[in-house]
Amino acid sequence: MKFVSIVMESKSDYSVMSECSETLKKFGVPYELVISSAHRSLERTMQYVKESEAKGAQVYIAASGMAAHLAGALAAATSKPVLGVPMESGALKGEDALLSTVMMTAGMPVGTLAIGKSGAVNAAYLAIQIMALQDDELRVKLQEDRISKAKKVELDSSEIETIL
Ligand SMILES: Nc1c(C(=O)O)ncn1[C@@H]1O[C@H](COP(=O)(O)O)[C@@H](O)[C@H]1O
Repeated sequence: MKFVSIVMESKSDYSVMSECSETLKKFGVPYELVISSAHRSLERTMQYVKESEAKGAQVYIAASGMAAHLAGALAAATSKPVLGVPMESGALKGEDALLSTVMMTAGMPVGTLAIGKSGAVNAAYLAIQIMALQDDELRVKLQEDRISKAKKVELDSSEIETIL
C-alpha cells in the first residue's frame, strides 16, 4: 500500500505534528507516524527507512528541532522525496532547525517547510500533492479544498465588508 511516512525526532514534537497527520487523515491519505532520531537512534532510523520503503512509503516528512539532522539523514537513505518541518524548540525557537534542515548540499534535497504548525500542515499538503500525481480522486479532493478555501474568504468578507 502507498503511504506517507512521518518521522519525528521526539514525542515532544507530536503536538505540532498531529496537525500534519490530521490533514492527511482529512484527505484519506494513509500514513504511518513513528519516533526515530538522527543522533539518538541512527541505526533504528536507517532500518526504518529500508522497511518503510519496502512497505510502500512514497514521501517522508521529518520533524525535528534544534540541531535538526533527521530530514538530511532520511534524504541520505532514500531517493523518495523528503520534506522537513523545523520544530520550534530550544533557545533559538526553531531558527536553528530551519537552517539545519534547509541548507542541504546540492543534489541531496530536503523540501523545507515553515517552522511549526503551518509547516506541519503544509508538509501534509505537499505530500498529498505528490501522491495526487498518480491519483485522480485525490486531485479532485485538492481542487475541492481550494474552492472551499476561496468560498470562505468571500464569506468572511461578506460578513464585514463596507465597500462604498
Ligand atoms: N534534534 C533532536 C534529536 C537528535 O538530533 O537526535 N533528538 C531530538 N531532537 C529534537 O530536540 C527537540 C527536543 O527534544 P526532547 O523533547 O526529546 O528533548 C525536539 O524538537 C526534537 O525534534
